[in-house]
Amino acid sequence: MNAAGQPVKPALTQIPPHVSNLADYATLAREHLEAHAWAHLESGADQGLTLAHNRKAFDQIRLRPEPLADLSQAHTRQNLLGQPFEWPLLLAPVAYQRLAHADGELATARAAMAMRTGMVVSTLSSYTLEEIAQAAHTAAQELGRSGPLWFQLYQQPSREHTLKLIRRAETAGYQALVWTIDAHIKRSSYPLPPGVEAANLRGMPEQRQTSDLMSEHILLGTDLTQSAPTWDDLVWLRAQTQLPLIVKGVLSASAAAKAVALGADAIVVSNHGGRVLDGAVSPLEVLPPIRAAVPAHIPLLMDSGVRHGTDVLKAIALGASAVMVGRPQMHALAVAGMLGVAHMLYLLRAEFELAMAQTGCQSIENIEKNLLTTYQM
Ligand SMILES: Cc1cc2nc3c(=O)[nH]c(=O)nc-3n(C[C@H](O)[C@H](O)[C@H](O)COP(=O)(O)O)c2cc1C
Repeated sequence: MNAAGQPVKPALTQIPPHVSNLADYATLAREHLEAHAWAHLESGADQGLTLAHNRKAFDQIRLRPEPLADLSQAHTRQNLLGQPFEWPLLLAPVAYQRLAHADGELATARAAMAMRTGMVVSTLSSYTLEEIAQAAHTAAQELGRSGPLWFQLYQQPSREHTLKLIRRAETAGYQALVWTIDAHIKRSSYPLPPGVEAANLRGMPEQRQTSDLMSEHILLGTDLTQSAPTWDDLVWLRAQTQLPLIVKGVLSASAAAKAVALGADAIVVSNHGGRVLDGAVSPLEVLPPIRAAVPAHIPLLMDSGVRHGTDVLKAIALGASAVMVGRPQMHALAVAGMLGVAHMLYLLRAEFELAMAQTGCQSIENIEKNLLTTYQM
């Protein structure tokens, strides 16, 4: 049953003509997802303050239009970490995509390649990282189009198993590692339905997720805190791989500077879509101090709340090199599988190009803070 108490609708094979933005996908997705999966996807931590604040941070910024600019050579391309980006967007790592569609991450990867968009594959993907890389590779060959493919790493209970994941990602051809540091310790109580599992972790010891009423300790003093990543782990990780290492889940200038000093090649400024610490700052409001604290050649990615082309523009104006979207890919996947994700990316890119043109930006480098008239965070 879906959240409206109706049978879950199957994925569409054609996009209804009225679907014209990401909000339309979110509205439709509610009918195409099982009620628990919908609640899990949409939820924020606790009261949802941070979830709501992520949107408010974007909405309170106004843009200054700039007609009469020469747009004849305008484009959205750039290089980040030595990799070509057709436009400044990636699909954020989102776990268990088979919750949304039987083809899960395979469909998302094909759509990302078709739309020349970066994709970050989660450690907790419901197909293996090898299967997803293969799907992306085949689609790229067939279509003659591709985008960067990165692997998101969750630290495992033992370094041996973490290293196994790194080696598998390297062998499968992933072009960067995104190490997520903000989600080991969070409330989580979503039991996966049958048929959906962490495919990469088959045969590996399971991470304990919950505290236990009968134990002497709740959180502090248990292995939940003892296995959480630390700065020492960053030093260790840096020494294990030649792949670009990106630290995801940073919200302070001091942590960003420290991560770079310890060898991070890029940072993702993120509050995990408001799913971890309720009351946390929004990534958008801390972008400027983080940009100021790390060297100019270090890319800053950001996510949490990006839903419109103008959001992409605002984030870049405040110091992001590129942005990521999380939930919208699951909405589009649930509504129409690969076609839905490709169309969602098309809509977002069209909005972004429109926003660039209307603010007179010929390239990503032209997107600067002076486009924002009511910036006062
Ligand atoms: C259902 C769901 C699963 C997620 N799984 C992961 C994950 O496996 N690894 C990770 O680093 N982030 C994960 N995230 C966080 C996203 O990568 C991203 O930071 C967040 O969704 C961005 O916010 P948005 O959904 O508002 O775009 C997940 C988010 C959602 C909604």
